[in-house]
Amino acid sequence: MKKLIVMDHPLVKHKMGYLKDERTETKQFRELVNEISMMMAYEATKDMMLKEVDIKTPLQDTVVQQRDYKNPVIVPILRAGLGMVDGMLQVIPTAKVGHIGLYRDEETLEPVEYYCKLPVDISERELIVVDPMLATGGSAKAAIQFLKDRNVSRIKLVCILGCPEGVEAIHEAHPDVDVYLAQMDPKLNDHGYILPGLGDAGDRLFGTK
Ligand SMILES: O=P(O)(O)OC[C@H]1O[C@H](OP(=O)(O)OP(=O)(O)O)[C@H](O)[C@@H]1O
Ligand SMILES: O=c1cc[nH]c(=O)[nH]1
Ligand SMILES: [Mg+2]
Repeated sequence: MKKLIVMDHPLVKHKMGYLKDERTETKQFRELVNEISMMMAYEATKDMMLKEVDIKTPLQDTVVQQRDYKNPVIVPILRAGLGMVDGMLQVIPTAKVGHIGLYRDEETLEPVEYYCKLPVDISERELIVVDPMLATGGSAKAAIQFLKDRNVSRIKLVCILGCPEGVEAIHEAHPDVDVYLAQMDPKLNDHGYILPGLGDAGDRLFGTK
């Protein structure tokens, strides 16, 4: 319960340095988000359940291990979460993808929902919610509640950059959800932006500012 995993890999730290640098342009920013997401998918699937299966190699019978449950579902929180989907799919290519559209109201910082499309049998699968930023935690908290209201019980949250306030908000509201971060920054500013941070992840991914 209340699990936080912050990645401790030199390649992730190296890539985070470039991701945060204001000189990094859209193309490279996207590539970095993709690469970091691949590494996070590897970390977030380490506890995946396996079952033993009998097969024949060209030489003899043997027992191999295969995944025990239905394919997981990757759930990006639009827009910025979209940037993490391809990297996750490179590691879990058979995963399904469900979308939740939320944006953070700039005045109130409260999440506003505008889109949702999920696999029909979502309650039978493990869900990996992805969003590059965990700031106040309001967006991820709302997305997770939205999924729990649809009878989903196995949820992980995978964000690239987080801060203590965001982690605390998720741990308090959803203690059963393991939180994975590539990196933790020290704090939020008065406008709910992570410091030092990387700015607005959606704008940097899509070149909208
Ligand atoms: O933890 P919070 O305080 O809720 O902030 C984090 C949210 O803010 C960003 O999305 P944004 O609202 O900018 O929407 P966008 O992805 O469309 O840019 C980010 O991608 C998260 O979803
Ligand atoms: O620092 C932040 C906080 C919320 N959303 C972002 O994109 N960046
Ligand atoms: Mg944004």
